[in-house]
Amino acid sequence: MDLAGWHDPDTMMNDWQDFPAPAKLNLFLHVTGRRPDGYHLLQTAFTFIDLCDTISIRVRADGQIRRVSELAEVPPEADLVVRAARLLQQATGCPLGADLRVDKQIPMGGGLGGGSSDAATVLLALNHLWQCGLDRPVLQALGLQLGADVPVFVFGHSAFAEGVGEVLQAIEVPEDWYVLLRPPVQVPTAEIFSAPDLTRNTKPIKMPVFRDDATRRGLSNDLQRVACRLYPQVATALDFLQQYAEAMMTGSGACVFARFGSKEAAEAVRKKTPQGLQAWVVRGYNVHPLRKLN
Ligand SMILES: C[C@@](CO)(OP(=O)(O)O)[C@H](O)COP(=O)(O)OP(=O)(O)OC[C@H]1O[C@@H](n2ccc(N)nc2=O)[C@H](O)[C@@H]1O
Ligand SMILES: Nc1ncnc2c1ncn2[C@@H]1O[C@H](COP(=O)(O)OP(=O)(O)O)[C@@H](O)[C@H]1O
Repeated sequence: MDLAGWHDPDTMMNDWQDFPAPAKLNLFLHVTGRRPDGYHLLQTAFTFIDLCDTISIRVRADGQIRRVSELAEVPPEADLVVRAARLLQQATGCPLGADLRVDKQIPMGGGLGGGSSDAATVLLALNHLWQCGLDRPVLQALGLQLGADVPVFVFGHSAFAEGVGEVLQAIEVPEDWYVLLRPPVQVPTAEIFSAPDLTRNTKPIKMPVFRDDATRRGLSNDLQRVACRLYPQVATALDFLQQYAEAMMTGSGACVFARFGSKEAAEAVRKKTPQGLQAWVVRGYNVHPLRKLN
């Protein structure tokens, strides 16, 4: 997918304007503790991939926020795009509104952060279109009210994350090719975090380096064992990929991924994917396509 030009405000002359919302991968995820409010303390690394939703936005003069596309599983009032727009309106007192259309490509409940990315893109795009003038750290804090994964998409760069995912430091990750598989199941994040057998005391590490296999040794996803127990389809997908490369689940699942040295090598494995698993070849990105928007 060609992301060039999507962040250039000068190209946005039409009534409807399109903004990309990329998915993320968690390159590892360690659970290091639990806060008194029940939220878990994490160490993780995020990078973006070129599997994107597209949010089309048309500014309204009457202050209404309307979702004009269908998303069968999510009523408009619960949709993170609507909630993000309302939150920005409340935070800034902006009298303008927006029509929001979402072209969903990122599977829901996949650990790819699609809903969070949609919310971040709406915050960034409306801050620009409504000329609210909020800076990135303020938008990140607003985003955190919508979900633990929203801040990194606003931050806009591959990141080492701590806290519940909101304490972010930019990192450089090789922009590798990945095979991404989606088992035929949606994994609810809250169910995985509340499992009694979840490991919650992984020793904190220093900021890792992502250069090659050697620098990634010891990095794993603590949520994976619980997800595989509750949803054996995740284990089946991992077993398939593991034949070809080191494979891992992203976030709380259900999607799993493995890194390849070239697009061709990734394509060769994707073609072997057994029936019942949706498969993509995707490329990693360090810089969010809306990084320059403000
Ligand atoms: C696990 C991660 C890793 O990137 O990604 P996903 O698998 O969701 O993509 C995130 O931490 C998920 O973030 P997000 O999807 O925004 O989660 P939220 O909506 O804030 O939380 C859903 C529920 O999961 C639990 N939760 C979430 C995050 C966290 N650090 N500790 C928790 O215990 C809480 O019970 C919360 O009510
Ligand atoms: N715009 C949206 N896109 C996707 N999911 C949304 C959206 N708004 C609300 N949701 C809700 O958020 C849940 C988590 O979605 P998502 O962020 O895509 O997955 P994950 O947290 O596993 O990465 C969905 O199951 C859905 O109920």
